[in-house]
Amino acid sequence: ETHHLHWEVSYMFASPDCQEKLVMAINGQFPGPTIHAKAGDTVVVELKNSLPTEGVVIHWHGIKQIGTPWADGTALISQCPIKPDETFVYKFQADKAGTYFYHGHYGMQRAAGLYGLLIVDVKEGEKEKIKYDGEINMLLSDWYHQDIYTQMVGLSSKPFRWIGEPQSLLINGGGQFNCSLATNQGINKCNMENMQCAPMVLQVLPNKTYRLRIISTTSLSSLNLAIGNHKMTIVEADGNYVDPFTVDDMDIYSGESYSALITTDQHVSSNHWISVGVRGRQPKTPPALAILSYLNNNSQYQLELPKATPPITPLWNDYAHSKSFSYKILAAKDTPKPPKRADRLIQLLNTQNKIDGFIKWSLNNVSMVLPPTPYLGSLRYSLKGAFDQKKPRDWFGANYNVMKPPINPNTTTGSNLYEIKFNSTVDIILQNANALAENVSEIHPWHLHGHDFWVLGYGEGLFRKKDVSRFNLKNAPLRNTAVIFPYGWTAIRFVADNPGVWAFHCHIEPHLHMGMGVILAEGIELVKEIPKDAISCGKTAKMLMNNHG
Ligand SMILES: O=C1O[C@H]([C@@H](O)CO)C(O)=C1O
Repeated sequence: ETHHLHWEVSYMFASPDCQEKLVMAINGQFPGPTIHAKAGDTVVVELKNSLPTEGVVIHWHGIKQIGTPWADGTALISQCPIKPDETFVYKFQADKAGTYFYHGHYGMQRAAGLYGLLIVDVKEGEKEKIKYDGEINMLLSDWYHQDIYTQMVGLSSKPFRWIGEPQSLLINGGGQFNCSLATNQGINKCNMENMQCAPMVLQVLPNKTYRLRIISTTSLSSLNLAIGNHKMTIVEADGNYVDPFTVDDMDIYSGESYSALITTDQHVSSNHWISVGVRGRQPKTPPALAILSYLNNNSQYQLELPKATPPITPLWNDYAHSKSFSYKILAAKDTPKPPKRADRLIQLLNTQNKIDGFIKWSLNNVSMVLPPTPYLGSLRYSLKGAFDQKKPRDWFGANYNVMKPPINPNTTTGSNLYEIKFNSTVDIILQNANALAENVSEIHPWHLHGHDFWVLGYGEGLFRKKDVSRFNLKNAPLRNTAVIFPYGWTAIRFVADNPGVWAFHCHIEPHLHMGMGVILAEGIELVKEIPKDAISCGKTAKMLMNNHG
C-alpha cells in the first residue's frame, strides 16, 4: 500500500502550555499529523515549505531508508534544505513494524515544534506478537518560550548563553506552564477552565490491556514516566521487540521510543495520574501530567482530578535508578544476534571544549560542522573541495583523564566524516568524560541514522580493550538510540550494509548544534541516481547546471 500525503510546513501562533508563541506546524497542526502505515508500505510525503524565509527538512526517525538515502531528511548531509515555497517529495518504505516519529533536522527546528508520530503496524496478514486490546500514544517533548533563533544565536555567542531548562513538558503537544494540577505541588493551581491546558485524558476500559507507545522528542530533557497504581511491562524499544520486563516507572531519553503494556486492573470507575518528570539535570520544570480515566458504570469517563498525589519522579541524579532501567533492556528471543567480532573499533571521546572562548562539544577533539554541499551528493559524484578532507581519528589517545575537566580544552572544527567499508562490522565506544566545569558529566543519548545497532554493554570510567570480553553477544538489544551515562561508556555494534551517508549524533538539540556528532559514509558507489531536488544546492547544483548547460 502507498500512503500519499500532502504536507505544508508553516509557522502559526499556538499556546501549547497556555503561553502563546510561534510554533512550527504541519497543515496547521501541532504536533504534526500521525502517519499510520504497515510494514512494507510506501510512504510518500510531498512536503511544501511555507516558512517565510528559511529552509526545512524532515527526518523519519528509525526508518532505515534502504535504497533511499536521499530521503533521510538531514539538511546538508542527505539533502539540500527545501527552500521557501518549494516542495520536496519524500518517498520511502516503512521497513519494519514499530513506534517511530519524524522531526525537523535543520538548525534547531525540532525544538520549534516540527515533529509528529509515525506508527508502523505489522505486515498485512501477519499477526502482532504482542497481545493487547487498545493503543494509546504519548509523544513527549519539552517546551521553551524563547524562540529557536534566540537559542541558536545564544549558543554560538561569546559569552555563551545556555538555553537553560525548558519552561514546560508537553504530552501530545499540551502541557501546563508555571502551575500544577497536582495537589501536592508548591506552585499555583492550574486553571482547569482553559481547555487547551487541561491535562490530556486517556480513556480506558476496565480489565483490558493497553499498548502505550511512548516517544521522546525533547530538545534537552531526559524524562521519567510513571502511572499511579499501574505497572508497565516494556515490550518494544525503538521498533524492536525486547524481552518483556515490568517496572513501576521508566526512563526515556530524547530520540527513544518504547511500548509499555498496562493492565487496567483498578476499580472500574477510577482515575489515575500519569506523571512525566525531568532526569539527569537539576529540574526547574514542573512535571507533565495526564489522567488515565476508566469508563465507569454509567458509561462515562471520570473527568475529575485523581485523588491520590501523582507519582514522583526519582531524584534527578539517581543514576543508579536510570542504569538499572537501561540494563534491563535485552533483546526478545527472535532478535538477530550481532556478528561475533567487529572489523573496526572506533572510540569516540565526548568532550565539552572551547574555540576562542566559544563553547563546543567535540568527538576526539573535533567539533562537527556541516558543509554547504550535502555529503550524499558530493561523495556520490566525487566533487573536489566540497568539505574539509581531514580524516577524523578512531581513537583519542591513552592519556586522557575522563574524570577531570580537559587539561587543554581547545578544540577545532571539522567534518568528522568517517568512511566505513561497505558490509563491514563496526564497534563504536561512546566514551563520556567530565565537561568543562569540575564534577559535571552529563547524559547524552546518541542516535544513529540508517541502521539499528546492538547495544553490547555499558561501563564506568574509561573503556579498556579488555572490556571487549564483557560484551553481550547473547541477547544484546537492537536500538537506534543509546544513552551514555555520566563518566561512563556505551558500546554499540552495527553492520555497514546500507549505502548512504548517515549522521550519528547526540540527540540533544543544543548539543548537536554545538558540534556533537559524526558522519558515517558507506557503500557510496552503490547509491543509485539521487533525485535532483535533493542536490540542487552548492557544488552539486553547479554540477547539474554544467551537465545540462
Ligand atoms: O552544553 C551545555 O552547556 C551548559 C553548561 O555546561 C555550560 O553553561 C550545559 O548545561 C550543557 O549541557
